[in-house]
Amino acid sequence: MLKVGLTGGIGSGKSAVAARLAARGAVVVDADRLAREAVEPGTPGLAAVVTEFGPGVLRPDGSLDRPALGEIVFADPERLAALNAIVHPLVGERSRELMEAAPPDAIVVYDVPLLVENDLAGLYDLVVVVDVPVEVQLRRLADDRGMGEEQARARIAAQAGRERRRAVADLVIDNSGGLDELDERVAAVWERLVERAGAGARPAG
Ligand SMILES: CC(C)(COP(=O)(O)OP(=O)(O)OC[C@H]1O[C@@H](n2cnc3c(N)ncnc32)[C@H](O)[C@@H]1O)[C@@H](O)C(=O)NCCC(=O)NCCS
Ligand SMILES: Nc1ncnc2c1ncn2[C@@H]1O[C@H](COP(=O)(O)OP(=O)(O)OP(=O)(O)O)[C@@H](O)[C@H]1O
Repeated sequence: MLKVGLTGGIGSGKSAVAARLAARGAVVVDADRLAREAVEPGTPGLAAVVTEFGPGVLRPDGSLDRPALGEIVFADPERLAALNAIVHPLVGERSRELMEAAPPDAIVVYDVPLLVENDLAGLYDLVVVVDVPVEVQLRRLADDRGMGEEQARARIAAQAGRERRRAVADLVIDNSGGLDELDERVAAVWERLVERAGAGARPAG
């Protein structure tokens, strides 16, 4: 099995890259999705969030009011650290379970927004970083997700900068161009991953 960590800032294009790698045969594990599952109604994760942040972060139907919690935590590093302390161990646990369940010859791509921030590079055989300038992050978050500039900048400020991320990268995908360019870049990265998986599978000596 080849374990690939995929990371990048918010709106850099990690999901776009992960979808293209999945289409070529990678097994993709999405940490954002695991984080959402960890706080679904009825979970111990959601109960812990309510204990920490109060019932004001729940919608009338008992599910988490994600925009409301986002407003709180991205305005205050201490509150964000408290949320991370609840959610990140649950994501780590689930992620290890999925890693163990993957077929032995799989190329498993972990889409992990906070790989650098949480010092997780050592868990993977290879780290791929999706890189774009902050202005491109802001533009795509505004155009595609309707996220205001202030909100987007608060999240970017809660994440590592480009340099720190690039410092742990084995491969960097520049996603400042169009989607056609991204297709080509991901195809080239996939070839490298297949090569690397083949090399890893060869018996030593
Ligand atoms: C605060 C929450 C409820 C806001 O939910 P919302 O639906 O608006 O955002 P979503 O979860 O889809 O995240 C979107 C992006 O925000 C950024 N982001 C999310 N959490 C964090 C964080 N703790 N620190 C820095 N950036 C973050 C990431 O780039 C992520 O891809 C949610 O992000 C959350 O529970 N965060 C804590 C868990 C976490 O760290 N998840 C991300 C990786 S495991
Ligand atoms: N090369 C590109 N050209 C134009 N739009 C793009 C490109 N790459 C990604 N996008 C768009 O930008 C937005 C952000 O991309 P994506 O969701 O893949 O980022 P992400 O890194 O997964 O974000 P998050 O950290 O929030 O999970 C999406 O709407 C996506 O379709």
